[in-house]
Amino acid sequence: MNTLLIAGTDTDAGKTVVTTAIAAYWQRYYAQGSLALMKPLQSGTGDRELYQRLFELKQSPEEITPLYFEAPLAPPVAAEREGRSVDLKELWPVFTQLQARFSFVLVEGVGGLGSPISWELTVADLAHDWRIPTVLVVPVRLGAIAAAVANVALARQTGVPLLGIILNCVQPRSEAEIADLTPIDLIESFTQTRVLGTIPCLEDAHNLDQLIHSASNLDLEVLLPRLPILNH
Ligand SMILES: Nc1ncnc2c1ncn2[C@@H]1O[C@H](COP(=O)(O)OP(=O)(O)OP(=O)(O)O)[C@@H](O)[C@H]1O
Ligand SMILES: C[C@H](N)[C@H](N)CCCCCC(=O)O
Ligand SMILES: [Mg+2]
Repeated sequence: MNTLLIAGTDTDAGKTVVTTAIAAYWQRYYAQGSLALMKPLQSGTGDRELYQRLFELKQSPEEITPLYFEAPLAPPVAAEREGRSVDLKELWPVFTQLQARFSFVLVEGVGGLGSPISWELTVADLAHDWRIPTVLVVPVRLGAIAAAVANVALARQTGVPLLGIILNCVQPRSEAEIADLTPIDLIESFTQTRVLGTIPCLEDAHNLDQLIHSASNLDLEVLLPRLPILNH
């Protein structure tokens, strides 16, 4: 496996934080330049621009984000605003070329697993069609349990290869609050899916050292391709 999809229960779940945390960890401990980041569809500025600021990626902007729309809306709606339509056929060749060129391709989803990427398909359909091992980012807040249960149910119904759940602390909270809002045993038993770790609330979510440190809270054996660590 050299590909991982970072999906979420919703927009603002923390997919970019998790993506950049895993990417920063990889860049620190594995061969530089062997990583590709992809946000197949982006609506509104933010994610591609942050990837380019944090990492020296060996990819053109179109290889990071083949389908880019200005309006911060669901992609088919954003595309329509520009008099365009979403041509999903553009994505697959870019994705497969990245897989061939790089040791690890991290793909960030759009919105939640159920968010539309066209008038017909959702992010979950993309994960299934591309057979991408997927993790689900669940923000730590009241309602997280229901969000996890609903998104895992969709993943199962669609045939998404789901590796596990990552809890993401989007605001400062004590350990006790985190345990109350996102009880791991309960989430695992309702979803029959492993929780692979919790990303703490970061003081600066754009700081590489903090991102690397946060990634070490995750079960990286499950998330990263099995390649030798180069930098100690
Ligand atoms: N663990 C965290 N610590 C601090 N801030 C966080 C954390 N997780 C998320 N945030 C902040 O919350 C906001 C939303 O997070 P993020 O951009 O990662 O969401 P997303 O799921 O990628 O959203 P989108 O659907 O737009 O791609 C950002 O401002 C981010 O910096
Ligand atoms: C603008 C936002 N940050 C994302 N780029 C797009 C999220 C689309 C979500 C659509 C939905 O599920 O209702
Ligand atoms: Mg994002």
